[in-house]
Amino acid sequence: MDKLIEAIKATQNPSVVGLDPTDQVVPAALIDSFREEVADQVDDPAEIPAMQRAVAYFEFNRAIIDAIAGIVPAVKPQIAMYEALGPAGVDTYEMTCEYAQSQGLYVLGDVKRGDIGSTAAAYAKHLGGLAANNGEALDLWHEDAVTVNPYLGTDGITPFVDAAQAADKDMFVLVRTSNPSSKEIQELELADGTRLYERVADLVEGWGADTIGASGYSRVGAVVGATHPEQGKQLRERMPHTFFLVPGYGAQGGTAADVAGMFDEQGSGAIVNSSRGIIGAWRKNGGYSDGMSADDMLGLVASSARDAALAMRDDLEAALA
Ligand SMILES: O=c1ccn([C@@H]2O[C@H](COP(=O)(O)O)[C@@H](O)[C@H]2O)c(=O)[nH]1
Repeated sequence: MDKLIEAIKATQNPSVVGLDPTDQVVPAALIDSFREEVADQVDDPAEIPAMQRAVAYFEFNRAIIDAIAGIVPAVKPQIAMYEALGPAGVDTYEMTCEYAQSQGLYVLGDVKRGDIGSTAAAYAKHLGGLAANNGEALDLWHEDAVTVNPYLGTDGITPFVDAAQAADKDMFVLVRTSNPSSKEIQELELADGTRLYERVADLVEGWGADTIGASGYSRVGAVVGATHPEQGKQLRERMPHTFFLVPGYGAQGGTAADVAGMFDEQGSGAIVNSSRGIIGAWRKNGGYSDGMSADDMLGLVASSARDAALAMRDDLEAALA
């Protein structure tokens, strides 16, 4: 996690902007503005809706990345939003990751993978890349970290840890997720009174034990939702070498006060995500007006995202003071 922690120090901002483009947050008129351009390129007109979104989502992301680079350390593209568009969307995901890295941002790919060992080894190529003809690893996805589902246990995790170690990258394992139904499974009580998420937390500390860096944190981080402030605080003590990715701030109701206990005594140890709250902030600024050009719409999206990212930074800073 040392690279991420350095990036947080450089920006003085422990927050990550989620790049989750959907029809709810990307202006409809921006998507429409690419219709003619893509119509000339597709063989089958049925492909136009996916293609025009793939193009619009990339331009949307690029405008946001340009606006927030230098004030936030990281972005978290959510692959589901891109896969929803098929292969063109997956291209947009990869192009977004590559562009964000080129602008100096740490890229946390929210891919939530998990499977038996042999399949996990293939998923772990997200981090480790593919052996190229010259013997070097080809970085296909341009991610600095990915999210991983621990449900399959150690053999589903080890390939990611090995790939992260070899490629100097990181991973974040789901421990206590932010969604309302998460307690159905994660709070189940085990025979010794431990909750299931606490058992997963102990496993995560163990999985990272051989990868602790100069910062004192391992390459194996944990996802802990902002919507569980008390449990998050207890997990901070239980997992002294595990860096937290904290989603659920903003749109899901989590506040800066809720996440404060998930940081360590030095104000490190966690990074807080907001997706819709930042990339959809333009909707709160009056939206766009009829006849606005695509460039003006992107300008509105970008300046609103930047203002929202700065407000989030200040909100966290005040809560951590
Ligand atoms: O426990 C979890 C794990 C992942 N997420 C992801 O984070 C973002 C949150 O988006 P908001 O718009 O800020 O609510 C999204 O990509 C989720 O899939 C999470 O929310 N909770």
